[in-house]
Amino acid sequence: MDIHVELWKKLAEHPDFELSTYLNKFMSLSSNLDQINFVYDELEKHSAFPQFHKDGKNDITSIAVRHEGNKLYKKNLFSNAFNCYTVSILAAKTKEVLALAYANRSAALLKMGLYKESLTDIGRALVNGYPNKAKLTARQDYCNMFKKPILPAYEKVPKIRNVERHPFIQSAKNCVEIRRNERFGRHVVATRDIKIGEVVVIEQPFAFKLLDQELVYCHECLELCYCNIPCDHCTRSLYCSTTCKDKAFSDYHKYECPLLHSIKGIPGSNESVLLPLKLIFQNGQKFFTEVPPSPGVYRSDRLREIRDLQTHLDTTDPFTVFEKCALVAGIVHLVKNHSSFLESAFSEEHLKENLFKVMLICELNSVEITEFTPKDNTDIFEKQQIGAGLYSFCSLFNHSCCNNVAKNFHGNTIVLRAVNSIKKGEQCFVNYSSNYLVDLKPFRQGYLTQHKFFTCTCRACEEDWPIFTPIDFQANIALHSCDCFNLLLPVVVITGGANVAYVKEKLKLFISEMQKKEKKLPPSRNYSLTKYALLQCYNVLGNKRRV
Ligand SMILES: C[S@@+](CC[C@H](N)C(=O)[O-])C[C@H]1O[C@@H](n2cnc3c(N)ncnc32)[C@H](O)[C@@H]1O
Repeated sequence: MDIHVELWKKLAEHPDFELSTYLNKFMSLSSNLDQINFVYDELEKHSAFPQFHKDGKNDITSIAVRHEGNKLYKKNLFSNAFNCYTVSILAAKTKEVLALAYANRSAALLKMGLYKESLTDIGRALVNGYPNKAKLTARQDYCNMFKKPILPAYEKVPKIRNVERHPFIQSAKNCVEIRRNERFGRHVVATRDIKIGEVVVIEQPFAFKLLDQELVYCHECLELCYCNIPCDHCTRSLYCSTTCKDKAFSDYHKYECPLLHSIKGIPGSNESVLLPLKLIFQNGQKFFTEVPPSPGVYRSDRLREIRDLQTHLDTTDPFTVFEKCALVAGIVHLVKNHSSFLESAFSEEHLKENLFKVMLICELNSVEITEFTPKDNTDIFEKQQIGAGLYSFCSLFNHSCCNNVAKNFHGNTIVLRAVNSIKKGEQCFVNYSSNYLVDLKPFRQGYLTQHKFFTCTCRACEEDWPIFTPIDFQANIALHSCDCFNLLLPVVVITGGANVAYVKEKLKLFISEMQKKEKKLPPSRNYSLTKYALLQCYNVLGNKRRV
Protein backbone atom coordinates (compact mmCIF):
# COMPACT_ATOMS: atom_id res chain seq x y z
CA MET A 1 0.00 0.00 0.00
CA ASP A 2 1.14 3.62 -0.65
CA ILE A 3 3.00 5.05 2.34
CA HIS A 4 0.78 8.15 2.64
CA VAL A 5 -2.40 6.05 2.49
CA GLU A 6 -1.10 3.83 5.29
CA LEU A 7 -0.47 6.95 7.37
CA TRP A 8 -3.90 8.46 6.61
CA LYS A 9 -5.57 5.21 7.58
CA LYS A 10 -3.87 5.36 10.96
CA LEU A 11 -4.62 9.06 11.42
CA ALA A 12 -8.27 8.50 10.49
CA GLU A 13 -8.66 6.15 13.47
CA HIS A 14 -8.69 9.30 15.62
CA PRO A 15 -12.28 10.71 15.68
CA ASP A 16 -11.14 14.37 15.45
CA PHE A 17 -8.96 13.87 12.38
CA GLU A 18 -9.81 16.17 9.47
CA LEU A 19 -7.79 15.71 6.31
CA SER A 20 -8.13 19.26 4.93
CA THR A 21 -7.04 20.87 8.23
CA TYR A 22 -4.17 18.43 8.40
CA LEU A 23 -3.05 19.21 4.82
CA ASN A 24 -3.36 22.98 5.45
CA LYS A 25 -1.01 22.63 8.40
CA PHE A 26 1.36 20.58 6.24
CA MET A 27 1.29 23.11 3.37
CA SER A 28 1.91 26.04 5.73
CA LEU A 29 5.39 24.70 6.53
CA SER A 30 7.99 26.94 4.97
CA SER A 31 10.20 24.51 3.04
CA ASN A 32 10.03 21.09 1.43
CA LEU A 33 12.56 19.87 3.98
CA ASP A 34 10.26 20.97 6.82
CA GLN A 35 7.39 19.16 5.10
CA ILE A 36 9.42 15.96 4.73
CA ASN A 37 10.55 16.16 8.37
CA PHE A 38 6.94 16.66 9.44
CA VAL A 39 5.80 13.53 7.58
CA TYR A 40 8.86 11.60 8.80
CA ASP A 41 7.89 12.34 12.42
CA GLU A 42 4.29 11.39 11.71
CA LEU A 43 5.31 8.06 10.16
CA GLU A 44 7.49 7.38 13.20
CA LYS A 45 4.76 8.32 15.68
CA HIS A 46 2.20 6.07 13.96
CA SER A 47 4.58 3.20 13.09
CA ALA A 48 3.71 3.61 9.42
CA PHE A 49 7.17 3.36 7.85
CA PRO A 50 7.44 0.80 5.03
CA GLN A 51 8.48 -2.63 6.26
CA PHE A 52 12.02 -3.78 5.70
CA HIS A 53 12.20 -7.23 4.06
CA LYS A 54 15.59 -8.83 4.21
CA ASP A 55 16.73 -10.16 0.88
CA GLY A 56 19.06 -13.06 0.68
CA LYS A 57 19.94 -16.20 -1.22
CA ASN A 58 17.77 -19.18 -0.40
CA ASP A 59 18.31 -22.68 -1.81
CA ILE A 60 14.75 -23.81 -1.07
CA THR A 61 13.35 -20.95 -3.18
CA SER A 62 15.90 -21.63 -5.90
CA ILE A 63 14.95 -25.33 -6.06
CA ALA A 64 11.21 -24.58 -6.06
CA VAL A 65 11.49 -22.10 -8.95
CA ARG A 66 13.74 -24.51 -10.86
CA HIS A 67 11.05 -27.19 -10.54
CA GLU A 68 8.50 -24.71 -11.91
CA GLY A 69 10.88 -24.20 -14.83
CA ASN A 70 11.11 -27.95 -15.38
CA LYS A 71 7.31 -28.19 -15.72
CA LEU A 72 7.34 -25.44 -18.36
CA TYR A 73 10.27 -27.05 -20.14
CA LYS A 74 8.34 -30.31 -20.42
CA LYS A 75 5.50 -28.39 -22.07
CA ASN A 76 8.04 -27.02 -24.60
CA LEU A 77 7.62 -23.49 -23.18
CA PHE A 78 11.36 -22.89 -23.29
CA SER A 79 11.54 -19.13 -22.88
CA ASN A 80 9.18 -19.32 -19.87
CA ALA A 81 11.37 -22.09 -18.43
CA PHE A 82 14.41 -19.89 -19.12
CA ASN A 83 12.85 -17.13 -16.97
CA CYS A 84 12.32 -19.55 -14.06
CA TYR A 85 15.87 -20.86 -14.30
CA THR A 86 17.26 -17.31 -14.26
CA VAL A 87 15.23 -16.54 -11.12
CA SER A 88 16.54 -19.82 -9.67
CA ILE A 89 20.12 -18.66 -10.41
CA LEU A 90 19.39 -15.36 -8.64
CA ALA A 91 18.10 -17.19 -5.54
CA ALA A 92 20.70 -20.00 -5.25
CA LYS A 93 22.80 -19.85 -2.10
CA THR A 94 25.18 -22.81 -2.39
CA LYS A 95 27.39 -23.80 -5.30
CA GLU A 96 25.58 -27.13 -5.70
CA VAL A 97 22.16 -25.52 -6.18
CA LEU A 98 23.62 -22.80 -8.41
CA ALA A 99 25.22 -25.50 -10.61
CA LEU A 100 21.82 -27.19 -11.07
CA ALA A 101 20.17 -23.90 -12.02
CA TYR A 102 22.90 -23.07 -14.57
CA ALA A 103 22.70 -26.58 -16.04
CA ASN A 104 18.94 -26.34 -16.48
CA ARG A 105 19.19 -22.89 -18.03
CA SER A 106 21.77 -24.24 -20.48
CA ALA A 107 19.19 -26.81 -21.61
CA ALA A 108 16.54 -24.11 -22.16
CA LEU A 109 19.06 -21.94 -24.04
CA LEU A 110 19.92 -24.84 -26.31
CA LYS A 111 16.24 -25.31 -27.16
CA MET A 112 15.98 -21.57 -27.82
CA GLY A 113 18.82 -21.88 -30.34
CA LEU A 114 21.21 -19.82 -28.21
CA TYR A 115 24.12 -22.26 -28.38
CA LYS A 116 26.93 -19.93 -27.37
CA GLU A 117 25.02 -18.84 -24.26
CA SER A 118 24.19 -22.47 -23.51
CA LEU A 119 27.93 -23.30 -23.62
CA THR A 120 28.66 -20.45 -21.21
CA ASP A 121 26.12 -21.78 -18.71
CA ILE A 122 27.40 -25.36 -19.12
CA GLY A 123 30.88 -24.07 -18.20
CA ARG A 124 29.47 -22.37 -15.09
CA ALA A 125 27.53 -25.49 -14.05
CA LEU A 126 30.73 -27.54 -14.32
CA VAL A 127 32.85 -25.02 -12.40
CA ASN A 128 30.29 -25.06 -9.60
CA GLY A 129 30.42 -28.88 -9.39
CA TYR A 130 27.44 -30.16 -11.42
CA PRO A 131 27.27 -33.90 -10.60
CA ASN A 132 26.46 -35.41 -14.03
CA LYS A 133 29.46 -34.28 -16.05
CA ALA A 134 28.78 -36.72 -18.93
CA LYS A 135 25.32 -35.22 -19.55
CA LEU A 136 26.76 -31.73 -19.82
CA THR A 137 29.65 -32.85 -22.02
CA ALA A 138 27.14 -34.35 -24.48
CA ARG A 139 25.20 -31.07 -24.44
CA GLN A 140 28.44 -29.20 -25.00
CA ASP A 141 29.25 -31.33 -28.07
CA TYR A 142 25.79 -30.71 -29.49
CA CYS A 143 26.08 -26.92 -28.99
CA ASN A 144 29.52 -26.86 -30.54
CA MET A 145 28.09 -28.37 -33.73
CA PHE A 146 25.60 -25.49 -34.12
CA LYS A 147 27.49 -22.63 -32.57
CA LYS A 148 27.51 -19.65 -34.87
CA PRO A 149 28.53 -16.02 -34.49
CA ILE A 150 26.00 -14.05 -32.47
CA LEU A 151 24.11 -11.53 -34.51
CA PRO A 152 23.59 -8.30 -32.62
CA ALA A 153 19.97 -7.88 -31.64
CA TYR A 154 19.85 -4.42 -33.13
CA GLU A 155 21.44 -2.28 -35.77
CA LYS A 156 24.70 -0.60 -34.73
CA VAL A 157 24.18 2.77 -33.07
CA PRO A 158 24.45 5.39 -35.82
CA LYS A 159 27.16 8.03 -35.49
CA ILE A 160 27.19 11.80 -35.90
CA ARG A 161 30.25 12.73 -37.97
CA ASN A 162 32.60 15.21 -36.33
CA VAL A 163 31.93 17.86 -39.00
CA GLU A 164 28.19 17.60 -38.31
CA ARG A 165 28.45 17.78 -34.52
CA HIS A 166 26.83 20.68 -32.77
CA PRO A 167 29.49 23.04 -31.43
CA PHE A 168 27.72 23.59 -28.07
CA ILE A 169 25.25 20.76 -27.58
CA GLN A 170 27.21 17.59 -26.81
CA SER A 171 24.71 15.05 -28.18
CA ALA A 172 23.14 16.93 -31.08
CA LYS A 173 23.76 17.36 -34.78
CA ASN A 174 24.35 20.96 -35.88
CA CYS A 175 20.79 21.31 -37.22
CA VAL A 176 18.98 22.36 -34.02
CA GLU A 177 19.16 24.93 -31.23
CA ILE A 178 17.62 25.44 -27.80
CA ARG A 179 15.10 28.27 -27.49
CA ARG A 180 12.83 29.43 -24.71
CA ASN A 181 9.45 31.17 -24.70
CA GLU A 182 6.45 31.69 -22.45
CA ARG A 183 4.23 29.07 -24.10
CA PHE A 184 6.67 26.17 -24.50
CA GLY A 185 9.43 26.88 -21.95
CA ARG A 186 12.72 25.54 -23.30
CA HIS A 187 12.29 23.78 -26.62
CA VAL A 188 14.29 22.57 -29.61
CA VAL A 189 14.04 24.26 -33.02
CA ALA A 190 15.47 23.30 -36.43
CA THR A 191 18.17 25.72 -37.66
CA ARG A 192 17.96 24.33 -41.21
CA ASP A 193 15.61 22.02 -43.12
CA ILE A 194 15.84 18.47 -41.75
CA LYS A 195 15.05 15.49 -43.96
CA ILE A 196 12.96 12.47 -42.98
CA GLY A 197 15.19 9.78 -41.53
CA GLU A 198 17.95 12.20 -40.52
CA VAL A 199 19.47 11.55 -37.10
CA VAL A 200 19.13 14.65 -34.93
CA VAL A 201 20.40 13.46 -31.52
CA ILE A 202 22.40 10.51 -30.16
CA GLU A 203 22.60 10.68 -26.39
CA GLN A 204 23.84 8.50 -23.54
CA PRO A 205 21.76 8.54 -20.36
CA PHE A 206 23.10 10.42 -17.36
CA ALA A 207 21.47 7.64 -15.33
CA PHE A 208 19.17 4.75 -16.11
CA LYS A 209 17.48 1.90 -14.30
CA LEU A 210 16.16 -1.33 -15.70
CA LEU A 211 12.80 -2.59 -14.56
CA ASP A 212 13.25 -4.75 -11.49
CA GLN A 213 12.05 -7.97 -13.13
CA GLU A 214 14.17 -7.60 -16.28
CA LEU A 215 16.07 -10.86 -16.86
CA VAL A 216 17.79 -10.58 -20.25
CA TYR A 217 19.56 -7.24 -20.02
CA CYS A 218 22.67 -6.37 -18.00
CA HIS A 219 21.61 -4.07 -15.15
CA GLU A 220 24.90 -2.16 -15.46
CA CYS A 221 25.48 -1.65 -19.22
CA LEU A 222 22.03 -2.58 -20.62
CA GLU A 223 23.44 -4.99 -23.20
CA LEU A 224 21.08 -7.79 -24.18
CA CYS A 225 22.42 -10.96 -22.52
CA TYR A 226 20.76 -14.36 -22.17
CA CYS A 227 23.39 -15.76 -19.80
CA ASN A 228 23.51 -13.09 -17.11
CA ILE A 229 25.16 -13.76 -13.75
CA PRO A 230 23.58 -12.75 -10.43
CA CYS A 231 24.67 -10.23 -7.80
CA ASP A 232 26.49 -12.13 -5.02
CA HIS A 233 24.15 -10.74 -2.36
CA CYS A 234 20.66 -9.82 -3.57
CA THR A 235 18.10 -11.66 -5.70
CA ARG A 236 17.29 -8.74 -8.00
CA SER A 237 20.30 -7.69 -10.08
CA LEU A 238 21.85 -9.45 -13.06
CA TYR A 239 25.01 -8.66 -15.03
CA CYS A 240 26.54 -9.72 -18.34
CA SER A 241 30.05 -10.07 -16.81
CA THR A 242 31.97 -9.91 -13.55
CA THR A 243 33.40 -6.58 -14.75
CA CYS A 244 29.89 -5.08 -14.91
CA LYS A 245 28.93 -6.75 -11.62
CA ASP A 246 31.96 -5.33 -9.78
CA LYS A 247 31.63 -1.89 -11.34
CA ALA A 248 27.95 -1.65 -10.39
CA PHE A 249 28.70 -2.77 -6.84
CA SER A 250 31.48 -0.29 -6.24
CA ASP A 251 29.64 2.62 -7.95
CA TYR A 252 26.17 2.38 -6.37
CA HIS A 253 24.82 -1.14 -5.99
CA LYS A 254 26.49 -1.60 -2.57
CA TYR A 255 24.03 1.00 -1.26
CA GLU A 256 20.86 -0.14 -3.08
CA CYS A 257 21.48 -3.90 -2.80
CA PRO A 258 19.98 -4.41 0.68
CA LEU A 259 17.01 -2.14 -0.14
CA LEU A 260 15.72 -3.38 -3.49
CA HIS A 261 13.64 -6.21 -2.05
CA SER A 262 11.78 -3.85 0.30
CA ILE A 263 11.38 -1.02 -2.22
CA LYS A 264 9.81 -3.28 -4.85
CA GLY A 265 6.72 -3.56 -2.61
CA ILE A 266 6.09 0.19 -2.75
CA PRO A 267 3.60 0.99 -5.55
CA GLY A 268 5.14 2.59 -8.64
CA SER A 269 8.60 2.34 -7.12
CA ASN A 270 10.42 1.25 -10.25
CA GLU A 271 10.76 4.67 -11.84
CA SER A 272 9.67 6.98 -9.08
CA VAL A 273 12.15 5.66 -6.51
CA LEU A 274 14.81 3.39 -7.97
CA LEU A 275 16.02 5.75 -10.69
CA PRO A 276 16.31 8.81 -8.37
CA LEU A 277 17.97 6.73 -5.68
CA LYS A 278 20.49 5.27 -8.11
CA LEU A 279 21.26 8.77 -9.40
CA ILE A 280 22.03 9.95 -5.86
CA PHE A 281 23.99 6.83 -4.85
CA GLN A 282 26.01 6.93 -8.07
CA ASN A 283 26.92 10.58 -7.79
CA GLY A 284 27.52 10.56 -4.05
CA GLN A 285 29.08 13.68 -2.64
CA LYS A 286 28.98 15.40 -6.04
CA PHE A 287 25.25 15.49 -5.72
CA PHE A 288 25.29 17.56 -2.57
CA THR A 289 27.86 20.13 -3.57
CA GLU A 290 27.21 23.20 -5.65
CA VAL A 291 28.27 22.96 -9.28
CA PRO A 292 30.28 25.72 -10.97
CA PRO A 293 28.51 27.95 -13.52
CA SER A 294 28.07 26.46 -16.97
CA PRO A 295 30.63 27.51 -19.57
CA GLY A 296 27.83 27.88 -22.15
CA VAL A 297 27.83 24.31 -23.39
CA TYR A 298 24.91 21.92 -23.01
CA ARG A 299 26.36 18.60 -21.86
CA SER A 300 24.75 15.18 -21.43
CA ASP A 301 27.36 13.85 -19.00
CA ARG A 302 27.08 16.59 -16.40
CA LEU A 303 24.96 16.79 -13.27
CA ARG A 304 24.28 20.49 -13.70
CA GLU A 305 22.01 19.97 -16.74
CA ILE A 306 20.11 17.25 -14.87
CA ARG A 307 19.62 19.46 -11.80
CA ASP A 308 18.29 22.25 -14.06
CA LEU A 309 15.59 20.10 -15.67
CA GLN A 310 12.05 21.28 -15.20
CA THR A 311 9.77 20.22 -12.33
CA HIS A 312 6.21 21.32 -11.68
CA LEU A 313 6.49 21.71 -7.92
CA ASP A 314 4.79 25.14 -7.98
CA THR A 315 1.65 23.73 -9.63
CA THR A 316 1.58 20.43 -7.75
CA ASP A 317 -1.48 20.00 -5.53
CA PRO A 318 -1.15 19.49 -1.74
CA PHE A 319 -2.21 15.81 -1.93
CA THR A 320 0.59 15.03 -4.38
CA VAL A 321 3.17 17.03 -2.40
CA PHE A 322 2.16 15.08 0.72
CA GLU A 323 2.35 11.79 -1.19
CA LYS A 324 5.88 12.62 -2.42
CA CYS A 325 7.06 13.73 1.03
CA ALA A 326 5.76 10.46 2.52
CA LEU A 327 7.59 8.49 -0.17
CA VAL A 328 10.84 10.38 0.51
CA ALA A 329 10.48 9.95 4.29
CA GLY A 330 9.80 6.21 3.91
CA ILE A 331 12.77 5.66 1.60
CA VAL A 332 15.14 7.75 3.74
CA HIS A 333 14.10 5.66 6.76
CA LEU A 334 15.06 2.48 4.85
CA VAL A 335 18.38 4.01 3.66
CA LYS A 336 19.23 5.23 7.17
CA ASN A 337 18.60 1.89 8.84
CA HIS A 338 19.59 -0.68 6.22
CA SER A 339 22.20 0.81 3.88
CA SER A 340 25.67 2.21 4.50
CA PHE A 341 25.07 5.31 2.36
CA LEU A 342 24.61 7.72 5.28
CA GLU A 343 27.66 6.34 7.10
CA SER A 344 29.90 8.42 4.86
CA ALA A 345 29.85 12.17 4.59
CA PHE A 346 26.18 12.47 3.62
CA SER A 347 23.70 14.02 5.96
CA GLU A 348 20.15 12.78 6.32
CA GLU A 349 18.80 16.27 5.61
CA HIS A 350 20.73 16.47 2.33
CA LEU A 351 19.39 13.11 1.27
CA LYS A 352 15.80 14.15 2.03
CA GLU A 353 16.03 17.43 0.11
CA ASN A 354 17.81 15.98 -2.90
CA LEU A 355 15.75 12.82 -3.17
CA PHE A 356 12.62 14.96 -3.24
CA LYS A 357 14.00 17.18 -6.02
CA VAL A 358 15.33 14.27 -8.08
CA MET A 359 12.03 12.39 -7.78
CA LEU A 360 10.22 15.38 -9.28
CA ILE A 361 12.85 15.71 -12.04
CA CYS A 362 12.56 12.02 -12.93
CA GLU A 363 8.79 12.10 -12.89
CA LEU A 364 8.64 14.82 -15.52
CA ASN A 365 11.74 14.07 -17.57
CA SER A 366 12.62 10.39 -17.40
CA VAL A 367 12.16 8.54 -20.67
CA GLU A 368 10.93 4.97 -21.00
CA ILE A 369 13.70 2.81 -22.45
CA THR A 370 12.02 0.36 -24.80
CA GLU A 371 12.63 -2.69 -26.90
CA PHE A 372 10.69 -4.26 -29.76
CA THR A 373 9.54 -7.63 -28.55
CA PRO A 374 7.37 -10.53 -29.72
CA LYS A 375 3.92 -10.34 -28.17
CA ASP A 376 2.82 -13.35 -26.07
CA ASN A 377 5.05 -15.87 -27.85
CA THR A 378 3.71 -14.83 -31.29
CA ASP A 379 5.78 -13.30 -34.05
CA ILE A 380 3.90 -10.01 -33.89
CA PHE A 381 6.28 -7.45 -32.41
CA GLU A 382 5.36 -4.52 -30.18
CA LYS A 383 7.19 -1.85 -28.21
CA GLN A 384 7.68 -2.66 -24.56
CA GLN A 385 9.31 -0.78 -21.67
CA ILE A 386 12.45 -2.33 -20.20
CA GLY A 387 13.67 0.56 -18.07
CA ALA A 388 13.82 4.32 -17.61
CA GLY A 389 16.60 6.83 -18.22
CA LEU A 390 17.43 10.51 -17.77
CA TYR A 391 18.74 12.17 -20.94
CA SER A 392 19.42 15.86 -20.38
CA PHE A 393 19.16 17.12 -23.98
CA CYS A 394 16.28 14.85 -25.02
CA SER A 395 14.39 16.21 -22.01
CA LEU A 396 14.25 19.62 -23.68
CA PHE A 397 12.08 18.32 -26.54
CA ASN A 398 8.40 19.13 -26.14
CA HIS A 399 5.55 16.78 -26.97
CA SER A 400 3.23 16.44 -29.95
CA CYS A 401 0.73 13.65 -30.67
CA CYS A 402 1.83 13.91 -34.33
CA ASN A 403 5.51 14.16 -33.49
CA ASN A 404 8.05 14.95 -36.20
CA VAL A 405 10.91 13.26 -34.31
CA ALA A 406 10.86 9.67 -33.02
CA LYS A 407 13.00 8.01 -30.36
CA ASN A 408 14.62 4.63 -30.44
CA PHE A 409 17.06 2.84 -28.22
CA HIS A 410 20.23 0.97 -29.05
CA GLY A 411 21.15 -0.49 -25.66
CA ASN A 412 20.75 2.51 -23.37
CA THR A 413 21.68 5.05 -26.08
CA ILE A 414 18.73 7.10 -27.31
CA VAL A 415 18.58 8.03 -31.00
CA LEU A 416 16.21 10.75 -32.21
CA ARG A 417 15.36 10.77 -35.93
CA ALA A 418 13.14 13.01 -38.02
CA VAL A 419 10.01 11.13 -39.12
CA ASN A 420 8.58 14.09 -41.04
CA SER A 421 10.36 16.78 -43.00
CA ILE A 422 11.12 19.65 -40.61
CA LYS A 423 11.50 23.17 -41.97
CA LYS A 424 14.07 25.67 -40.70
CA GLY A 425 12.57 27.48 -37.69
CA GLU A 426 10.02 24.73 -36.92
CA GLN A 427 9.91 23.18 -33.46
CA CYS A 428 11.05 19.55 -33.14
CA PHE A 429 8.57 17.48 -31.13
CA VAL A 430 8.88 14.00 -29.67
CA ASN A 431 6.03 11.92 -28.29
CA TYR A 432 5.81 11.44 -24.51
CA SER A 433 3.27 8.67 -24.32
CA SER A 434 1.16 7.72 -27.31
CA ASN A 435 0.52 9.23 -30.71
CA TYR A 436 -2.65 9.94 -32.66
CA LEU A 437 -2.13 6.78 -34.71
CA VAL A 438 -2.87 4.43 -31.85
CA ASP A 439 -4.59 6.32 -29.00
CA LEU A 440 -7.75 8.42 -28.85
CA LYS A 441 -7.55 12.11 -28.00
CA PRO A 442 -9.21 11.92 -24.52
CA PHE A 443 -6.74 9.22 -23.48
CA ARG A 444 -3.74 11.20 -24.78
CA GLN A 445 -4.90 14.47 -23.25
CA GLY A 446 -5.76 12.81 -19.92
CA TYR A 447 -2.27 11.39 -19.60
CA LEU A 448 -0.55 14.65 -20.53
CA THR A 449 -2.61 16.79 -18.14
CA GLN A 450 -2.18 14.40 -15.24
CA HIS A 451 1.49 13.49 -15.66
CA LYS A 452 3.07 16.28 -17.70
CA PHE A 453 0.93 19.23 -16.55
CA PHE A 454 0.01 20.76 -19.91
CA THR A 455 -2.74 20.63 -22.51
CA CYS A 456 -1.59 19.47 -25.91
CA THR A 457 -2.46 21.81 -28.78
CA CYS A 458 -0.81 19.89 -31.60
CA ARG A 459 -2.58 19.64 -35.00
CA ALA A 460 -3.77 16.11 -34.32
CA CYS A 461 -5.50 17.30 -31.12
CA GLU A 462 -6.81 20.60 -32.50
CA GLU A 463 -8.21 19.01 -35.69
CA ASP A 464 -9.13 15.74 -33.98
CA TRP A 465 -7.34 13.51 -36.48
CA PRO A 466 -8.82 10.03 -36.59
CA ILE A 467 -7.06 7.19 -34.80
CA PHE A 468 -5.37 4.63 -36.99
CA THR A 469 -4.85 1.26 -35.35
CA PRO A 470 -2.53 -1.56 -36.36
CA ILE A 471 -5.66 -3.67 -36.76
CA ASP A 472 -6.94 -1.33 -39.47
CA PHE A 473 -3.55 -1.55 -40.93
CA GLN A 474 -3.54 -5.34 -41.08
CA ALA A 475 -7.05 -5.34 -42.52
CA ASN A 476 -5.77 -3.01 -45.22
CA ILE A 477 -3.13 -5.46 -46.19
CA ALA A 478 -5.54 -8.34 -46.16
CA LEU A 479 -7.86 -6.53 -48.52
CA HIS A 480 -5.02 -5.46 -50.83
CA SER A 481 -6.97 -2.25 -51.04
CA CYS A 482 -4.43 0.45 -50.51
CA ASP A 483 -2.40 2.07 -53.23
CA CYS A 484 0.87 1.48 -51.46
CA PHE A 485 0.29 -2.21 -50.93
CA ASN A 486 3.63 -3.20 -52.40
CA LEU A 487 5.37 -0.66 -50.29
CA LEU A 488 3.80 -2.05 -47.17
CA LEU A 489 4.83 -5.59 -47.81
CA PRO A 490 7.95 -5.08 -45.66
CA VAL A 491 5.69 -4.31 -42.73
CA VAL A 492 4.24 -7.79 -43.01
CA VAL A 493 7.80 -8.93 -42.58
CA ILE A 494 8.26 -6.59 -39.63
CA THR A 495 5.29 -7.98 -37.80
CA GLY A 496 6.36 -11.48 -38.71
CA GLY A 497 10.01 -11.55 -37.75
CA ALA A 498 11.33 -8.01 -37.41
CA ASN A 499 13.92 -8.48 -40.10
CA VAL A 500 16.66 -5.82 -39.83
CA ALA A 501 18.20 -6.45 -43.25
CA TYR A 502 14.83 -6.24 -45.03
CA VAL A 503 13.88 -3.04 -43.28
CA LYS A 504 17.20 -1.40 -44.06
CA GLU A 505 16.78 -2.29 -47.71
CA LYS A 506 13.25 -0.84 -47.93
CA LEU A 507 13.72 2.21 -45.74
CA LYS A 508 14.57 4.59 -48.61
CA LEU A 509 11.37 3.61 -50.37
CA PHE A 510 9.32 4.28 -47.24
CA ILE A 511 10.94 7.65 -46.74
CA SER A 512 10.26 8.79 -50.30
CA GLU A 513 6.65 7.61 -50.00
CA MET A 514 6.30 9.55 -46.74
CA GLN A 515 7.69 12.70 -48.38
CA LYS A 516 4.99 12.49 -51.06
CA LYS A 517 2.17 11.81 -48.63
CA GLU A 518 3.03 14.45 -46.03
CA LYS A 519 2.41 17.19 -48.62
CA LYS A 520 -1.29 16.32 -48.48
CA LEU A 521 -2.06 17.11 -44.86
CA PRO A 522 -4.60 16.79 -43.20
CA PRO A 523 -3.60 13.18 -43.22
CA SER A 524 -5.17 10.59 -45.43
CA ARG A 525 -5.49 6.96 -44.42
CA ASN A 526 -2.43 6.21 -46.53
CA TYR A 527 -0.42 8.97 -44.84
CA SER A 528 -1.13 7.39 -41.45
CA LEU A 529 -0.41 3.94 -42.79
CA THR A 530 2.97 5.02 -44.12
CA LYS A 531 3.90 6.91 -40.95
CA TYR A 532 2.97 3.91 -38.83
CA ALA A 533 5.09 1.69 -41.03
CA LEU A 534 8.03 4.11 -40.86
CA LEU A 535 7.90 4.19 -37.05
CA GLN A 536 7.79 0.39 -37.01
CA CYS A 537 10.88 0.26 -39.25
CA TYR A 538 12.87 2.34 -36.80
CA ASN A 539 11.65 0.08 -33.99
CA VAL A 540 13.10 -2.89 -35.85
CA LEU A 541 16.50 -1.17 -35.98
CA GLY A 542 16.57 -0.56 -32.21
CA ASN A 543 16.55 -2.85 -29.15
CA LYS A 544 14.93 -6.15 -29.91
CA ARG A 545 14.85 -9.55 -28.25
CA ARG A 546 16.56 -12.25 -30.22
CA VAL A 547 14.11 -14.95 -29.16
C1 LIG B 1 10.29 17.21 -20.46
S1 LIG B 1 9.84 18.86 -20.26
C2 LIG B 1 10.21 19.57 -21.82
C3 LIG B 1 11.13 20.76 -21.70
C4 LIG B 1 10.49 21.96 -21.07
N1 LIG B 1 9.72 22.71 -22.04
C5 LIG B 1 11.52 22.86 -20.37
O1 LIG B 1 11.34 24.07 -20.40
O2 LIG B 1 12.46 22.35 -19.77
C6 LIG B 1 8.11 18.67 -20.23
C7 LIG B 1 7.37 19.95 -19.94
O3 LIG B 1 7.44 20.81 -21.08
C8 LIG B 1 6.19 21.45 -21.30
N2 LIG B 1 5.63 20.98 -22.60
C9 LIG B 1 5.97 19.88 -23.29
N3 LIG B 1 5.30 19.78 -24.44
C10 LIG B 1 4.49 20.85 -24.50
C11 LIG B 1 3.54 21.31 -25.45
N4 LIG B 1 3.28 20.64 -26.58
N5 LIG B 1 2.88 22.46 -25.17
C12 LIG B 1 3.14 23.14 -24.02
N6 LIG B 1 4.02 22.76 -23.08
C13 LIG B 1 4.70 21.62 -23.31
C14 LIG B 1 5.28 21.05 -20.17
O4 LIG B 1 5.40 22.00 -19.16
C15 LIG B 1 5.89 19.74 -19.71
O5 LIG B 1 5.61 19.47 -18.37
